Amino acid sequence: MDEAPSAVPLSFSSPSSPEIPALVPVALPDELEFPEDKFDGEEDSAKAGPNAPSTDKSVTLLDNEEQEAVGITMITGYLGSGKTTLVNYILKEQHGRRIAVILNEFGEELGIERAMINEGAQGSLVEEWVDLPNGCVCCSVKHSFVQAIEQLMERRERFDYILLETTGLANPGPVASILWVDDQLEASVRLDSIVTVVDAGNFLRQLHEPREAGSVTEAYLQIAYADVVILNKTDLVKDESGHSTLEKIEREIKSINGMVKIVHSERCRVDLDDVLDCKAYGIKHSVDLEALLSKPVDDNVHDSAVKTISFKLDGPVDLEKVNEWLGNLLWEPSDKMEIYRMKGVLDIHGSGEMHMLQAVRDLYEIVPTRKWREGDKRINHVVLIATAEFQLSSWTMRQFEGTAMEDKLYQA
Ligand SMILES: Nc1nc2c(ncn2[C@@H]2O[C@H](COP(=O)(O)OP(=O)(O)OP(=O)(O)O)[C@@H](O)[C@H]2O)c(=O)[nH]1
Repeated sequence: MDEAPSAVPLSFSSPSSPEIPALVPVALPDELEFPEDKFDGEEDSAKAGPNAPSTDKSVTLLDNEEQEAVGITMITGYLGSGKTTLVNYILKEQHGRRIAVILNEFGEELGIERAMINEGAQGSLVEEWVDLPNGCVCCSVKHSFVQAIEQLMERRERFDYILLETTGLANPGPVASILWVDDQLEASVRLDSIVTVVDAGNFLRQLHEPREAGSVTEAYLQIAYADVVILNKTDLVKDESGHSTLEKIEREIKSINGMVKIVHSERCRVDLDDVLDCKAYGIKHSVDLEALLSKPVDDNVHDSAVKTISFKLDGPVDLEKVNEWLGNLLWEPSDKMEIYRMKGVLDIHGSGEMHMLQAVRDLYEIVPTRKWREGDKRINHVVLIATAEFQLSSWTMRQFEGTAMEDKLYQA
């Protein structure tokens, strides 16, 4: 039986992505040397970037990067939900970090594209840098957050962490996928997590605002991409019906994004561990992922433009077939069907290690996490967040079944 490689290639981008230019694999400098012992031991972990070459070296390089890269928390949320309140709160709290804040007006996808493709690295679009008294720095950006981050990185020695506040009408998807994989940025920054602030008093109305048939509003997208939702302004729903309003909001959020963590707040006063250094995209997150996957996800959603689906498949799967399946699923979606986020664990045929799958839009990675232990139930379990048109019974699910080495049925 062939051994599967210990680090699988891991990520691909659709060559025909309409919004993100095709990405080139990250080159690995030959002269870099890495300690051998990095590869020993069960607890070894690595953040294989989406374009990482599939060599052991790359695993260590990226592991190094994870230690050195500056974490970015992206803050999204509908207009007036409390994003600035959250930023101000974080800046004032004692967290021992020097934080750089990027406030932006680049939310529109068009703005991002224009900045990346036509304007390149020319000219500064950063409006103004403000040095805050506590050592933090702050800037506001018109279009290109890539340039803003690059300029910010020139001041690298002055901060440890970046907060990126997006506009209330922004779809976080394009920015998230660029931060996750962009080869210019990958070496120095890493997307830590996406935090979405929700106004408890207005969320249900905002979510159900009329939309064009088949379209998905930003209110949905901001929940779909979130790793953490701050359910803010709970003081506004403190009347008799308030409790049930909060429960209803939580149910709606969970039905859209069954993987998200929800925390309640007034004036965004949250535990900072929920918003800084969460490593939601890192390999270490696999522990949380295992816990998450052990919980059932409620697929039973009515009248939601976006929903979470979970499915399982017994027995080892073939890595090549999984890649093929993901390619079909993420790069050739039907008109109506779109997948925003995907997480899962895989039992790859020929490998003694549990693998973690992550996807953001049309990009994905599969990385080994830890050795399977005795007593582990070796299973493939995938959770995805997609437009409501995505059906478990569709051909894509049958294809997923086809990735199994033996003919096994998935269990919903
Ligand atoms: N009652 C109440 N008001 C809040 C709370 N959090 C924030 N606010 C108020 O809500 C208003 C909007 O808050 P911001 O932090 O500016 O919201 P934002 O999301 O940055 O707004 P935009 O930038 O316009 O999208 C401000 O007047 C805040 O003081 C809260 O928990 N309760």
